[in-house]
Amino acid sequence: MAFSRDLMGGLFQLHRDHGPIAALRDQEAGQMVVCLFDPEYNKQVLSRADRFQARFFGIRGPKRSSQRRVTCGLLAMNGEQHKRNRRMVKEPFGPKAIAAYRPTIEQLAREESAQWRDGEAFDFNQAMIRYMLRVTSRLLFGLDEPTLAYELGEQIAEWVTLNHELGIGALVSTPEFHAGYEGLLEFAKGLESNVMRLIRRRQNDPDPNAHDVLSLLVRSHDAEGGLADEELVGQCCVLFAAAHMTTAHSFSWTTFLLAQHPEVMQTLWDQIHAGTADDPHPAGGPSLLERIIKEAMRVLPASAYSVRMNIEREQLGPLDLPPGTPIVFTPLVTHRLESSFDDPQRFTPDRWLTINPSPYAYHPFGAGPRRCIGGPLAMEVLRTSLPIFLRDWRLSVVAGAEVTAEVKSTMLNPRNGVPMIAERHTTTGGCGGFHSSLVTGNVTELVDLPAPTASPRNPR
Ligand code: HEM
Repeated sequence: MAFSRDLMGGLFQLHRDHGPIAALRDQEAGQMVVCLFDPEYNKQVLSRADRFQARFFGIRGPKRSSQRRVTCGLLAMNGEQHKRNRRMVKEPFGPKAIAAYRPTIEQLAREESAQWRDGEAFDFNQAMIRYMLRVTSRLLFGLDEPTLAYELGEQIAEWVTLNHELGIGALVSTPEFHAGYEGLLEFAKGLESNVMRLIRRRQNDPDPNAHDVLSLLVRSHDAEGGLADEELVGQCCVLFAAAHMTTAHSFSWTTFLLAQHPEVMQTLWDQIHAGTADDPHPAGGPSLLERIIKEAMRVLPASAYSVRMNIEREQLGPLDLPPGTPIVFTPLVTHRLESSFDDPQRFTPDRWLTINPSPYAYHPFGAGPRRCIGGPLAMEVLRTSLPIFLRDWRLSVVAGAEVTAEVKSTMLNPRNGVPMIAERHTTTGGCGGFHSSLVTGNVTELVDLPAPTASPRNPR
């Protein structure tokens, strides 16, 4: 019970008490749950999608229900169906498609930062949730029809929230579950019919030049034909759900860590002004911006854990696993192993100049054949937007703010948001006037933050 109330604390505790692999027994369900913390165990499980299947964390709903169809996306598939769908969904996330999204991302980032008010405190996490709603809707459903895309995006975001409110993660469901279940099934009917309407428009009036994700999926064919309607609906909804909040939280954690490390922020700001910040692969290793994003995803990974289930009896280290055992892997703990990362609680972007950990030791986007298909897109959104946000605005954390990370559903979420102040830069070049602030909350236990460089003050 204590574990389900505080998943993050529970995972850290299990690792402290038991080391690289631990088993929990759920007394009520009589089931064992296994937690992996070590890169070698991660590799044994994540590299073998044929033996360890994904376990979808959302609510599937009854067979033949709308809820079942809107969840019929990659995350919920296994075996041959997963392999084929993964091939069919690949194109919108390839380098060519991603390059084409860039002007839209730039435009939306400029629109977002134009909404900020000089000197006002605001919840940066809420701002990023709003921003990612717009970005995800546009890229997924309509580079050409923004209003329609936003309406659909809002509906999917609400559906995702309903799923989360029912308390569903891969491991924990709350007693309130049944109360909201019928409402969710009803909501899914409306959602399915709206997504289907947009799919029909793309099918009946195809625009060969349209390159939003949905248009690419509708055009996608292999020897067996195209994706079935049910697969198209499910892919759209699940892609949206997988992209929206994970990227919003990644923005929030990255910006929080940057704001609390003024020297890193200053160097990045200098590069932004010199126009050299967003080249991902300059000579001499990853750019500072790339290193910052990677390091933020190491220290505070937006995806806190995922689950696999073994099809047959398996031996994992000392444990004999009956078929169907839930197996948890978690970057939250694995990213903090001293065997892989020196001084793991410190935010040190420059470590990425000299380290190259295995994909099973550093896995913010998962690893193996089910690695996040949208990872390169998420990186592009972060890498394109951050310089636009930071060029004109000095972002600092509100002094005295409580910043608390909690695992909600499967994500690492800032429970009370990330209170920040945006101030317009009035200086050109030279000193950006950055300072870190005194913060409270459990984030101070998760990261060794440098001492504040500004005395507490109230927002203007
Ligand atoms: C910073 C943002 C993101 C993070 C941290 C993230 C994290 C992850 C992780 C950890 C997995 C693996 C889950 C597992 O193995 O069980 C995953 C899978 C997936 N992600 Fe992401 N993701 C992000 C953004 C996106 C975006 C932008 C999209 C699409 C637009 C996306 C779509 C998917 C899909 C479809 C899968 C399932 C892949 C499969 O099962 O084959 N994600 N993501």
